[in-house]
Order: sequence, then structure tokens, then C-alpha cells
Amino acid sequence: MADQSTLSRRGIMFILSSPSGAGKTTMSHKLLGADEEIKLSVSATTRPPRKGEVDGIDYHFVSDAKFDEMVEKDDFYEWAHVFDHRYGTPKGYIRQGLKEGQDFLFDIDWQGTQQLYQKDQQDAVSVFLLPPSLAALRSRLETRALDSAEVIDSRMERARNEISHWAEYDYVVVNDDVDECFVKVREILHAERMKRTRQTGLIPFVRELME
Ligand SMILES: Nc1ncnc2c1ncn2[C@@H]1O[C@H](COP(=O)(O)OP(=O)(O)OP(=O)(O)O)[C@@H](O)[C@H]1O
Ligand SMILES: Nc1nc2c(ncn2[C@@H]2O[C@H](COP(=O)(O)O)[C@@H](O)[C@H]2O)c(=O)[nH]1
Repeated sequence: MADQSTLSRRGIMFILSSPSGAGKTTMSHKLLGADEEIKLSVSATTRPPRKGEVDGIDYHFVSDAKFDEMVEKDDFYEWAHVFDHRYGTPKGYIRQGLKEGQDFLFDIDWQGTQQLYQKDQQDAVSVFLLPPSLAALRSRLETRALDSAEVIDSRMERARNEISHWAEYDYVVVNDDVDECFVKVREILHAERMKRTRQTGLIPFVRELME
């Protein structure tokens, strides 16, 4: 007899967006550590690595020329200018993985989210994280201590513009307490996996049930 966890389903493109410093990376690391069914979609970027970031794990760090070449060869699922750099999702194995039931986590901005929805609405689930206040957002960027004061100022200037896109997302979660926020993000992922339209194994299961 089949139990539901063995029924086949399509994978999810699980998108986290927020203004810089609201906690996407924090939530992503927690989710990837706690859930074996989801893999990070590793973006390519022309931004230089921050302290502790590893090429191929956090990002594919590429030169401007290499990014141009990837755009030219249509290697990106989506790409965008964010702050002073370019960021993009390499096409890689995402389409095939989704068909096979693999979930992918995307830490991308609103421009990339719109592009993913245009390409594949059925598999996309988007979550926008809000900080509890702009003062808390600045304090997080300062405490993280990975960007210069100039970069922090420019990210704070862009925060209102980022936040103005909140209503384009399926879910909005305020990241005040890390653990509470993580519980909510995980609940969203769990519930979305159960959506009838994703569960491709249900039709044969129900047919057999009725025989
Ligand atoms: N709920 C929270 N309360 C306090 N600090 C937090 C919370 N969530 C995340 N942080 C801290 O805030 C800082 C910024 O978080 P994080 O790097 O996850 O943000 P981000 O949205 O990924 O930023 P960016 O877009 O710049 O990569 C980190 O030092 C992180 O530890
Ligand atoms: N449209 C895309 N946006 C991306 C991608 N990878 C990351 N990002 C977003 O860029 C900013 C800045 O990131 P940071 O690591 O320099 O702080 C942040 O909003 C990310 O979500 C991508 O592939 N496409």
C-alpha cells in the first residue's frame, strides 16, 4: 500500500526575497540544513566574494566578461542588475530536476522572481521577508560587518524600493525572531508540497484505490 510520502510530485521553485539584511541567507542556511529535499540554486554574480563565501557553494563568482558570455549564450534562467553588480540563475538542471520532484531554493531579488514566474508559474512559490523595522535592518547589516559603510548606506537607500514589491509575493513573513520566522517558512514549504496540483502520483493512486 502506498503512503503519501512515496507518491511522486513536481518539485518547487521556492523563492526567498527581501531587502538586503532582512535574513534570506540566514533562512536559506537553516532550511538547507533541516530539509534534505531542497537544494540551493547557486547563482552566478559579478560581485566579489565576501569573507567566508566559497566559490561554487555560495555563488559562482565570475568576471564581467564571463557574465557577458553567459548572457550571450542564453545560459541564464533569469538575471538582473542588483545594486552595482549582476546576478543570475544558471539554467543548469533546474527544469529536469523539477520534473523529477527536486525542490530548489532561490535567494533572488524581485526582478528575478518576476522572471521565474513568467517562465514557470506552476512551480514557483515566493516568500518575501520583511524586517521588523528599518532601524533593525540597518543594525543587522552593521552587525553582520561584511560590507563597507558605503555599501550599507546604498543598500539601506534601496531597501524602500525592494520593500515596495512585497505585494507581488505569495507569502510575506516578518523576520523578527529567527526561530519563529523559520518555523513559518518551513510550514509554507510543507503545505505547498501537499498541493493537489503538484502531486502527480495522486491520479494513479486514486485510480488504484477505486478499483
Ligand atoms: N531575526 C533576526 N534577528 C536578528 N538578527 C538577524 C535575524 N535574521 C538575520 N539576522 C542577522 O542579520 C544579518 C543579515 O542577515 P542575512 O545575511 O541572512 O540577510 P540577507 O537578507 O541574506 O542579506 P543580503 O541580501 O545582503 O545577502 C546577519 O548577521 C544575520 O545573522
Ligand atoms: N535576480 C537575481 N537576484 C539575485 C540572484 N542572486 C542573488 N540575488 C539577489 O541579489 C541581492 C544581493 O545579494 P548579496 O549576496 O550581494 O547580498 C539579494 O537581494 C539577492 O537575493 C540571482 O541569481 N538573481
